[in-house]
Amino acid sequence: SDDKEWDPISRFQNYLRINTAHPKPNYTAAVEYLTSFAATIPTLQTTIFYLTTPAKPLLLITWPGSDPSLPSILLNSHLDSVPAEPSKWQHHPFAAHRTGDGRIYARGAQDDKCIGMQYLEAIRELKRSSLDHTPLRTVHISYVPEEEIGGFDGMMKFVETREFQDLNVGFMLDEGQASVSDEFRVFYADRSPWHVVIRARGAPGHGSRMFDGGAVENLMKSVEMMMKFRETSFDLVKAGLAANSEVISVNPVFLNAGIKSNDGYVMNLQPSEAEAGFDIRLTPTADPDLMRRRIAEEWAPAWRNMTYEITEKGPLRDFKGRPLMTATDGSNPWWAVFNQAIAAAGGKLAKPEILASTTDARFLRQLGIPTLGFSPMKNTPILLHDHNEFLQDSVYLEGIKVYEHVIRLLSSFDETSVAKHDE
Ligand code: MET
Ligand SMILES: [Zn+2]
Ligand SMILES: [Zn+2]
Repeated sequence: SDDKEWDPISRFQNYLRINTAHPKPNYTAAVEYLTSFAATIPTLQTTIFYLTTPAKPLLLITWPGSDPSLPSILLNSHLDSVPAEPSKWQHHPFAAHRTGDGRIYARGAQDDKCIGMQYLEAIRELKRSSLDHTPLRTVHISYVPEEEIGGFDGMMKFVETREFQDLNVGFMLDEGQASVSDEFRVFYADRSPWHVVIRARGAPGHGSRMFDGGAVENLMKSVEMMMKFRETSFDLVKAGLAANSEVISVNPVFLNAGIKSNDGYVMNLQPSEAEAGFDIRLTPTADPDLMRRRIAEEWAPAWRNMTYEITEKGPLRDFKGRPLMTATDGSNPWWAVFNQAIAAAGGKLAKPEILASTTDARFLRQLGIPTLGFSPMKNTPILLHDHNEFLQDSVYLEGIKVYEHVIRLLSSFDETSVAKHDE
């Protein structure tokens, strides 16, 4: 009927127009939209899980394989996105406006509604093409809520369910990040976030008085040390000795002090409390105990009248105590298959990296399931969580082609026969 429904770009734009930004993500509309698109593709099955409340659904779409006894493939994306400030965008973040030169502007265009739709478009193409691919392994696509706020009511809970275990996932693909070069990027690990708030108390007093141990002074001493630590990390990056994602990052996100009255801060009163919040990202091999000691002893010492709160957003080690990293060598047969698929798609792959940010992949790596982060966006500026996030239409369409190869090869991978050939 409506021609627009049959155009992958329009379908992508319509998904982007569903506002799933925090703090009020409309998950229900997104799940309805994806479910109705999946229903147009023969043999796809959909299941909705309510892990916490009806307002936070998790959608699973399944393409059954011919040998259900083999471990399955899971393609993951999250439904939610971070907030956007419309007044600071050139185009409204939920209008999904496409410019004359093909840029599609929207919150979620890169992170990560692109891959969520591309998975489905690729499967649709695989089923339409003359090859009429039938997967050997079952392919699952998961659309999870709450990733941007830690995944606790999303993927973290899902992997704990019986239903997840029954999926028998052998390999997962999750989101990656855009590449500014001609090579696709792939990620074998994430950094892990800690949200750290430090609070200082101190003697209050008249704004005119100089004295030791005021709350803001106490806080600033800590902030200086933390910024010094940040500089040490960043200097390594600037000197080209480490990638951004290979060092521990410490970034201030809020500072709070002062007593307010009706017309602003009371200026002649030094406050008795002050606080600061930091986004800290630990590399997969960082020592968390060392970090905890540093915070307790140097950055928020009780003797300087300070307290702190560390919110660890997820695991740092798997159940065998190992860092959460997926092998990118011969020990991981999926790595070779993934490489073959990128080559078959005519793509080049950059050296595998640690992701600077964090994804739900950590919950699968914690279970020992090999997981790669991958979003097929090359020659694209990295705009996740930024104003004016956009994706070029041609890049989006090429990504569908890439996933056709990736899904075809992963789902037909017959590990036992490969092992036999190797003997
Ligand atoms: C707070 S868990 C991580 C959420 C988000 N993906 C980030 O990297 O910031
Ligand atoms: Zn994301
Ligand atoms: Zn994000």
